[in-house]
Amino acid sequence: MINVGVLGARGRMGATVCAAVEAADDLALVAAVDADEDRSALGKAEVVVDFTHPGAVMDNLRWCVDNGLHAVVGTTGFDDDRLATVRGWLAANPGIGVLVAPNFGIAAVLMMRFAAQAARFFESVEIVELHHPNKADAPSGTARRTAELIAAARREAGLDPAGPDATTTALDGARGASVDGIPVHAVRLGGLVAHQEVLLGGSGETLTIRHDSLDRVSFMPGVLLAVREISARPGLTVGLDPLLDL
Ligand SMILES: NC(=O)C1=CN([C@@H]2O[C@H](COP(=O)(O)OP(=O)(O)OC[C@H]3O[C@@H](n4cnc5c(N)ncnc54)[C@H](O)[C@@H]3O)[C@@H](O)[C@H]2O)C=CC1
Ligand SMILES: O=C(O)C1=N[C@H](C(=O)O)C[C@H](O)C1
Repeated sequence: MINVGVLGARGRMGATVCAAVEAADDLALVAAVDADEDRSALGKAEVVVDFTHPGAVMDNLRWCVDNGLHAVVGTTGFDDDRLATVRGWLAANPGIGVLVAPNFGIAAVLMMRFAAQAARFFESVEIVELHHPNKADAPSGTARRTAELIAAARREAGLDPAGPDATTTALDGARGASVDGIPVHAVRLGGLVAHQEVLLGGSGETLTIRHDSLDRVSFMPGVLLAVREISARPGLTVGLDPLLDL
């Protein structure tokens, strides 16, 4: 039995994680903590899951590492600087495992992998991410990570990450944001959960790779896999890919 604590327990994701942990025979929910509540209840946990806010997650994570707790983090906002900071904390606390994943959906992980594989075969690539209007940040963590993977694959193939573009922008934002040279467009629309299209275009043909999370339960197999494996993975793991043997 693994004792699990959840941070952000009353949020959309946190509540779904609490239900998934309670439904699993090999996991016990020992603490469910939200904003302005005492984190000390998490001391009974072996693994803490964080789905809070980009502005709160670093303080939470520091607290977990300092208290010898493994952490599975879905909260967005992790750039290279933040990841380096977490690596520093973990170097001083060997034996503790932290997994940070921008997306726990298995299909989303595959979408990112397929997009990176396809990226070197097309002259143009753009990303459109579409989410519910209560989302905290833009662009999504998934879109950022996808753009980074695509840009790395294109650089390795000797291609300019940015495709050809003769457009003069008359209005700021009309061509989206640039992440590592890849245009990323963010849509916020009632009725949506979490969706992304990677558009690739070349000589007389296009390829669209689309992923849809239609319900937050889509993230739960990935979260529970990480909870079960994190104690055997000291140090920092980024993304779910290593746990899926991709
Ligand atoms: N990696 C993944 O697969 C996914 C990541 N996310 C990310 O998870 C985060 C949360 O998303 P939602 O659940 O939709 O947001 P939400 O706003 O519904 O829930 C966040 C919860 O965290 C609580 N909170 C804020 N600060 C806190 C603190 N310091 N300690 C404890 N609780 C705190 C809030 O009160 C709220 O209940 C976002 O960054 C989102 O992008 C969301 C879905 C999937
Ligand atoms: O806030 C969300 O909802 C989501 N956030 C993550 C992200 O920013 O990529 C994962 C998923 O897209 C849902």
